[in-house]
Amino acid sequence: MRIELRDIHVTLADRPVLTEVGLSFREGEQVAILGPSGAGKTTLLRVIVGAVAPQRGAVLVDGIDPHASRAALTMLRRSIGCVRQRDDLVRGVTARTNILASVAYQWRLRDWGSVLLGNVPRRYRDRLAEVTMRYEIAEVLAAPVERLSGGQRQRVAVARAVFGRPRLLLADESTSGLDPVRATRALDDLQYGGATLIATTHDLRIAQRFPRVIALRDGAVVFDGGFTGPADLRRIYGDDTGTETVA
Ligand SMILES: Nc1ncnc2c1ncn2[C@@H]1O[C@H](COP(=O)(O)OP(=O)(O)OP(=O)(O)O)[C@@H](O)[C@H]1O
Repeated sequence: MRIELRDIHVTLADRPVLTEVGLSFREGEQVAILGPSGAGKTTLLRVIVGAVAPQRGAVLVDGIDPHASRAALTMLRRSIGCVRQRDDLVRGVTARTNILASVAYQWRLRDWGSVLLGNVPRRYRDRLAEVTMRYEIAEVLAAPVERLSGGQRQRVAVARAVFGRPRLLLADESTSGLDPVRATRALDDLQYGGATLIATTHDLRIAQRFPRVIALRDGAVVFDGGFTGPADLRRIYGDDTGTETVA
């Protein structure tokens, strides 16, 4: 999915949160967003997904303004998968139902019945088998998500985000709290599949695995390019260098 952000300004509770943000993302591009806490990373994702409307500027996702109408927003969101730091899986239902529910907008009446009875509608069986294998979640599919470990929940959250083959994946600190091996694995899972991927992170090892890194500071873009390592840090974090990052 192509994304154009032109001269975006966002003010929340009378405070400027994003200022003059102009960025474009190509179809299939994979980009990490770095920056100190409060820099505006999550807000940037929320602007793209149509959850925060900028006071100034233009947002175009595949040529469509997500803020133009409810219909435009609904259509775009069907092509977008999201993974958040604290997963928002629905407690009390199984991992399988959580994954299937990501495409509930496509369900027919009999699909609702089938899922409510704990079955998998026939037309989703192959895809479910595919993501189950890819994300190694076979043993947890039938379990209510509150019984899963953090790493298992993370894998289910990624499987849910990719299940409907979204063309855009937005990952908000989706690897924080995972051990390095699991974080790398979760990132591989997100990068696999060719969707445009925009991932916020505080972890430099994660950022270094992206060909393009954008850094925000106080709501403005202060870095956009290939990340080479510690030399770029001061520009991104200023005097905060090292306080929140993993060297
Ligand atoms: N709904 C809101 N109302 C008022 N202020 C908000 C709101 N959402 C975010 N902010 C403020 O906007 C600023 C940027 O927040 P944002 O969550 O985008 O930062 P971030 O870079 O993602 O931070 P972190 O790395 O800690 O998640 C912060 O100062 C935050 O307090």
